[in-house]
Amino acid sequence: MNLNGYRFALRTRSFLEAHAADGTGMVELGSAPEPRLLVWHPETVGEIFRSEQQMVLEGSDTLGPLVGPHSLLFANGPRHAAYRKVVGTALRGHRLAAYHGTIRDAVDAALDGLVPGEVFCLPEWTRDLTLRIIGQIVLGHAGHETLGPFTRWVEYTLGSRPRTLAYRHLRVPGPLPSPWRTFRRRRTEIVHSLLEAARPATAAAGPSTLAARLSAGSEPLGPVGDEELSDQLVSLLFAGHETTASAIAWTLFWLHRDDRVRHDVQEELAATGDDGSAAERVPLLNAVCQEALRISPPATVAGNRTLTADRRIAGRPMPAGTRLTPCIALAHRNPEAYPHPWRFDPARFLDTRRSAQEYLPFGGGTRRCLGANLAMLEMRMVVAAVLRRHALRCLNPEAGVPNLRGPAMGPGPLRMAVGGCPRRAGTSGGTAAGTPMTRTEG
Ligand code: HEM
Repeated sequence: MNLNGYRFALRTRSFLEAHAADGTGMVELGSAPEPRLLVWHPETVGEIFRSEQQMVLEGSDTLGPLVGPHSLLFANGPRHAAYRKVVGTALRGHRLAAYHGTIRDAVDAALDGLVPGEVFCLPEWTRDLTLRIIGQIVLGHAGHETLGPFTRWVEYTLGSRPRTLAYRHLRVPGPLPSPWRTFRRRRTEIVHSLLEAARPATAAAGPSTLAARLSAGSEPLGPVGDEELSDQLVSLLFAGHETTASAIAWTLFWLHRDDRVRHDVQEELAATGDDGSAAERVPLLNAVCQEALRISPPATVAGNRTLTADRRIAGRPMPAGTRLTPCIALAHRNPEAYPHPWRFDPARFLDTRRSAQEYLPFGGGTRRCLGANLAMLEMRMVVAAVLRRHALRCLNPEAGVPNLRGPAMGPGPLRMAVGGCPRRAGTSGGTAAGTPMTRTEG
């Protein structure tokens, strides 16, 4: 790792801010013998996504120990392809309709719990909600006895930057107490309780849960042992709630800063009576979610790809072993693709299809997020339900700056006050659409 590599690892936000105007779209984070490049130039990102047969995905020091050595998030080759087939089929197309009821029930219950006058922490609320939804989809139930310890364990590991760094680097071997030992002990307990929770759900719920699909033993995956299964349960629960929670919190944050856009979305919802499940019936709400994912991408970077053979990328010769990391946050700040990139402007996504190399909140190529369609569905349905039911007022908008949680960026602890009827409330005191606003760090 070179100096840039250390800056990126330790001061990610200011590093990204400093490179936002760098037109080369590439910076070295490490040199020989371990070359590593952070890449955001659209053509180079596109080239990487198109060349993945000459790359393998690298594990991650931060997420690897959390999700386990067999995780589909870091699998390669035929095993990766098999996981994509089994999990991916359940998370796209008409099968997504099976989750509408799950999402609707979960958001209704969460909103029932908010009473006018109450103040709540938005990112915590969205994390709890999205974990319940993915708990239902993966395990067939969202019992607090299983998900409560899971969420506390993730919070213990990634809840603050110092804790993440401590768990990542202070791996004291042997019996001495350390964050690493605590982390390992808790992981063993969590994994045990997830397997216990998955077994009856698997038997009772038939092939409808992801746990059941994974343990069915059918091709192309074949039999999956307990250790491998538990890594997938942790991976899906983690990947399936953390980023979606940040995405929903960011969308609500931006909407509550922008009275005009919020009002227009409320008008759209009132006119259609829609719950947000069908993107084509709520084009503005869908564009709002897309723009929130652009301006505040929950995942700052896509996975690290390592070249398995020498090759030229962006006209430069690169040796085998070079690590290439597509940078989502910087790709989304490209002023040529997004004039005034710091401005929240959902109109950018109305009637415009963005290419996969300039808009990549879900990564791309053969590793593109398997839950992208589910995440967009959740975002629209949760935001629609919140806007219908409650007028929210943000008490500390200054907390709307990116906060690192592992490799993900969620907003800080935004406190929201629950108001009365949403259609009458002019709540936020925020900026109008299209006017410059406080620069939110990327
Ligand atoms: C707004 C919410 C989400 C965002 C921003 C997001 C983002 C990402 C990103 C950037 C990647 C890496 C892609 C790459 O390296 O090219 C990824 C992978 C993945 N995500 Fe998501 N994700 C979200 C929600 C979900 C949900 C709801 C699930 C449901 C289970 C999910 C499951 C996965 C899986 C399984 C992978 C690994 C794919 C592979 O390696 O083949 N994600 N996600």
